[in-house]
Amino acid sequence: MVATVILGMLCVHLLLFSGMFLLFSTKLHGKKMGLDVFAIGNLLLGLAYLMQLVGGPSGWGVMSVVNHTLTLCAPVAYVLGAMRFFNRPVPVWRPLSALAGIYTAAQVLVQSTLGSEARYALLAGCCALLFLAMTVTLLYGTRTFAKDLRTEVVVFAVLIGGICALNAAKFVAILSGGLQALDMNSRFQMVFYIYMSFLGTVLPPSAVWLVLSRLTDDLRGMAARDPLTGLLNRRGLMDGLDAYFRARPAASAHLLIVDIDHFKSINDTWGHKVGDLVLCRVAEVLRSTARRGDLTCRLGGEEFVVVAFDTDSIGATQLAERMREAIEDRQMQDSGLTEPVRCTATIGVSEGFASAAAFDETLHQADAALYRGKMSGRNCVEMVRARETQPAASLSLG
Ligand SMILES: Nc1nc2c(ncn2[C@@H]2O[C@H](COP(=O)(O)OP(=O)(O)OP(=O)(O)O)[C@@H](O)[C@H]2O)c(=O)[nH]1
Repeated sequence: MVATVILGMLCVHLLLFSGMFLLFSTKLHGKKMGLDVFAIGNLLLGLAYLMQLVGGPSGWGVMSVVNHTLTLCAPVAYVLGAMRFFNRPVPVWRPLSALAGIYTAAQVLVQSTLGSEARYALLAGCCALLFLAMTVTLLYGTRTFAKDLRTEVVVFAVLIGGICALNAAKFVAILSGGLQALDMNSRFQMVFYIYMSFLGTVLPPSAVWLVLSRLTDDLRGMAARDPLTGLLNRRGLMDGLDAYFRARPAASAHLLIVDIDHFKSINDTWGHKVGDLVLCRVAEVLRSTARRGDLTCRLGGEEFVVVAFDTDSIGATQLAERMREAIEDRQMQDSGLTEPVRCTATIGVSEGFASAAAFDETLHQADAALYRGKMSGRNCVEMVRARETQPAASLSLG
């Protein structure tokens, strides 16, 4: 009786969470993070346990065969959902249907040659191996594809390792004690269903939590980046500066303001699509020329900012010169273009600054140097001059 109640509650949990996963996934347009596939896994397992509940004692029959097939397909659906969560775009229905077909045929074969015990042992053995593979993969993932979720993935691995151990024990119990081992009220089945019920309660909310934390990370990343070029936007740049100077209060940095020359005429001549391509290529040049750890940002329009750390004025000017040359040398080719497009840029370089709070003043200085570069013919690097480092008010008085 107790086992029946536990199994009933487990069914309700699995089916309710299946519906919830499905509802969540319909709200996540495009990137569903595997939630729709987790819904399928929960549905398959919920249905399998429901069949067990209404099907009565273990034995041979269509219901039992379907039950075993669903029981094996459910964890495979979870694996496919997890792969989608980790950005592997795997198919779902084809592998699941193939597995269902193959496993149903295998059951008929085993039943007709070795009998019911062997068929039940086959399910327990296959589940044990599958969960073992999942546990090992998750542990491997803590050092590779799931580095950012190490603690969560270790907890998942331990919990799944528990199901692996229980299925291995069930396999041994069936081989040594026959089908009596599967009696609903036996001590072993009680432990098995209590553990499954515990997992059915703990794992689905944990999966929702993982998806939500990924979503908030993604949203934070999107809020900090320019969607066209993938460079930081002004907000991302300020966050980066804050983090850098908080970690190294004694450090200083130089700011380069990079402005594409005659960008309006590129747009007018080639169209906005080519204009956007030029912005992306210039962004690539800045990203690849800057050092790892430097900040590259699109401030807006055709204006970019690079913040170079661990350097002096000479180093910052040399970096600006390398960027200017690389932009000038870069040919922008596109399928719709009859000839490659080229562009140049003018760069203003600030003096050193030592806090995020000094950003606006430093940008103002570098802008003054940039303006001088534009006035003197463009396609050049200009370092800020002493007069331009005066606060804006005294500059206008002078
Ligand atoms: N394609 C494209 N154009 C943009 C974008 N943002 C701003 N622009 C265009 O960039 C041009 C900037 O023109 P200006 O500010 O006159 O500068 P410029 O033509 O580069 O002239 P100088 O800076 O003096 O060399 C404008 O025509 C804007 O419409 C964008 O995201 N994509």
